[in-house]
Amino acid sequence: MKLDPFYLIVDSAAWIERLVPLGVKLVQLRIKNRSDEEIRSEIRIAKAICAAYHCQLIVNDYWLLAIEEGCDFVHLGQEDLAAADLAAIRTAGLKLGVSTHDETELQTALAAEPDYVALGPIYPTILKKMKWAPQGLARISAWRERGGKMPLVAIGGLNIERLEGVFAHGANSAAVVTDITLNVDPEARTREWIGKTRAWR
Ligand SMILES: Cc1ncc(COP(=O)(O)OP(=O)(O)O)c(N)n1
Ligand SMILES: Cc1nc(C(=O)O)sc1CCOP(=O)(O)O
Ligand SMILES: [Mg+2]
Repeated sequence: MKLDPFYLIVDSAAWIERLVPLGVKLVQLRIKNRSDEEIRSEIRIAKAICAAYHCQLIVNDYWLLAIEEGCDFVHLGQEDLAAADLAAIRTAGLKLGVSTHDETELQTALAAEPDYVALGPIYPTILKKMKWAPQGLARISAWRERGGKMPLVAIGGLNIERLEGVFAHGANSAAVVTDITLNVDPEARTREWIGKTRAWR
């Protein structure tokens, strides 16, 4: 499976409606602290927009809602994975991405036979408090060796200026939140990301 090198992560269907039509081909809906019914509604809207623009939608955390809403890709962290019904996810035909932050988590992730592994935070992130120090670029190369051909997503503190480094060290895709959503011009920054990642598409 080939992942688009530009992996946008946003917290609402409204962001998806705003940015996906610009040419984004891989987007994660990552919503926290909302009711299941609100999240279901957001998934439904996001799915329709992504279908219209041929963009791969990945639902974060809410694997059961993703199954119920007919989505085809979920992202789970380690705690999410431990609580999830992996067999149900697979039986429903969904693809799976898994977060990793250390060697033990990588082993757990690989044992689940995911469709990609994410490594983070590569650089410091302001989005969420994390208990792991920044991994640095060399760690991407280590994960590439350990994971073989497994698609590898780099995440955490990424911006346009850091892309060369993450791809040169073996990442297949670069995930981003705040470099776009907190930018003064998110649309322009999205276009920059699409252009800058073209070489790895
Ligand atoms: C592509 C990607 N990588 C890592 C994460 C983080 O997942 P998780 O550790 O479950 O933390 P939350 O995002 O759920 O707070 C991700 N969402 N996407
Ligand atoms: C959601 C998330 N997960 C991470 C991990 O390391 O697992 S880092 C991260 C935040 C990414 O946001 P930004 O691009 O703004 O740094
Ligand atoms: Mg999670």
